[in-house]
Amino acid sequence: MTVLSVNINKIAVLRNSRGDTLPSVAQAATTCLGAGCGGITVHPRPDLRHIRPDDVRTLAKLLRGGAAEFNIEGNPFAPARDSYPGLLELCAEAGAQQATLVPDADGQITSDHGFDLLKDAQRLKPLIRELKAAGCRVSLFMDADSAHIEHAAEIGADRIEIYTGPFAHAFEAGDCGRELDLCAKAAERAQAVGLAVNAGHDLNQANLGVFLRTVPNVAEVSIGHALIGEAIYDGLAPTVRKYLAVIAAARG
Ligand SMILES: CC(=O)[C@@H](O)[C@H](O)COP(=O)(O)O
Ligand SMILES: NCC(=O)COP(=O)(O)O
Repeated sequence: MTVLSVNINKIAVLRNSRGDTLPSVAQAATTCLGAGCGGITVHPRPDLRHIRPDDVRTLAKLLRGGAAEFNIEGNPFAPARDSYPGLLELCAEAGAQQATLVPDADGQITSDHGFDLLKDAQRLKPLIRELKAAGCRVSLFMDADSAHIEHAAEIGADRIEIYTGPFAHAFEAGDCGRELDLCAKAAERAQAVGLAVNAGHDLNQANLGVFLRTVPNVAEVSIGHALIGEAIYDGLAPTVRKYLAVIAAARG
């Protein structure tokens, strides 16, 4: 069954808007876990716009020893600075079960592309080795139409995460056949070389079902922006349960 990992970045956006402690990311994570999700995802960015290093530490304590997965996403090349220790150090300190490496630049509004492994493979290889030595499973954020998906296995990654933004936009426009096909082929190519397949970005209750019915054996979806937005109307726990129902229904 596909694991639902809830991305709680947006809880931190709301909290940071007042510079105070509420809403609490820990309480949001506890609520999502109580509703049955299989993991919590955060994407700490060096500009500290939402999840901060201290949130990662708090969530690490909350999740340590439990059954749920802690997935930390981010740019492994972003240098450490006073306020941000760097992705690798954060993942190791938090005992993250999964590190999802994403090639985004400082200040980028959100992630909008996967790795170009022709360019980045050799830089990534030692970082993947280091993360795995720290006990993290490593997933690489990849475009569905990447010609280099198989390289992810060659440089030691365990999984890829298919960047689903283009699929979600095509779904919204009413014509997602080509993008779905690209995602399904990307998954098949990854699985053929032993990589497990995650997916994420702009997935929502409307588009998730067709995605999971079409793309084979998706191990995990990480969903944040839409889920937290929908929770404004329906409540966080009921919204998580609705996603779990979509995932269960997609199994047929
Ligand atoms: C890799 C990915 O698709 C998500 O982590 C997304 O980037 C969420 O990050 P933001 O919440 O900062 O947009
Ligand atoms: N890896 C994708 C993720 O964590 C959430 O992306 P989004 O649902 O906030 O677009």
